[in-house]
Amino acid sequence: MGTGLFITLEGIDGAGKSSHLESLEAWLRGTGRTVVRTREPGGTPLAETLRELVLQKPMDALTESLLVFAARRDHVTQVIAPALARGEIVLCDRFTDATFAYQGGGRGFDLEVLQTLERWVQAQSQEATLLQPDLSFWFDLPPEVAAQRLAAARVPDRFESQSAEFFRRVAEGYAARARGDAARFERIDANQPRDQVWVQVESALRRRGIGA
Ligand SMILES: Nc1ncnc2c1ncn2[C@@H]1O[C@H](COP(=O)(O)OP(=O)(O)OP(=O)(O)O)[C@@H](O)[C@H]1O
Ligand SMILES: Cc1cn([C@H]2C[C@H](O)[C@@H](COP(=O)(O)O)O2)c(=O)[nH]c1=O
Repeated sequence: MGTGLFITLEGIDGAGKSSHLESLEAWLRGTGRTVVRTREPGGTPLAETLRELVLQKPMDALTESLLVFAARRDHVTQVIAPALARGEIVLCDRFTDATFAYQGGGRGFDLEVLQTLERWVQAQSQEATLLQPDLSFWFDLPPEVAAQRLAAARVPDRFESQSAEFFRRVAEGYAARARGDAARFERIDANQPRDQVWVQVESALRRRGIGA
């Protein structure tokens, strides 16, 4: 792998990730780096097709997990790894933390199976290491506030229409991932006005020497 930088945005539905993606992309481009902005599930034609299925069709938790990891495999091999090898910044709306939070936390699916799939999909050739983000922003917002924001915003998909209890489990899934890899995560208090949320994102970037 080259000297690229892999940045992900995570959080429950409605936490405000997408609202900050554009500013974040522009800020990173302003540092003179090439930025590949992408998302999961998705990011390639095949993965976008799988995304439609995952977001719209009823299925059990194992099927859901296999589909998001299948989409991820295509995304990693076609887009993420090549961009990082070219030394670019990959800015991705969700990655594997979302699988542990939604399928593991929300659906209650077996975390050991998810870890196995993670190893299969993110193993880097001839290396023992797994491809992981360098930096993950976790937009942390109480589920009831996220639900209010979403109710005013759009027609819900399969995940967005889940119960408050489901999103509490997803949020706990994110908290567990953040505890397990504290150096990678930046927790953002998303229960703030947009400009205050952005201030937290920008100061985390500067603190980590990105764009300094
Ligand atoms: N800080 C904020 N204060 C109030 N409303 C906000 C804030 N940030 C975003 N919103 C609004 O909340 C809604 C959800 O935001 P957004 O789509 O960015 O969330 P998201 O995390 O990307 O959700 P999803 O993962 O479901 O796509 C939008 O209507 C957006 O305008
Ligand atoms: C990567 C990933 C995503 N999900 C869920 C989380 C969201 O509800 C949707 C994606 O929608 P967004 O508006 O683009 O955030 O998919 C999931 O359940 N598992 C995953 O691995």
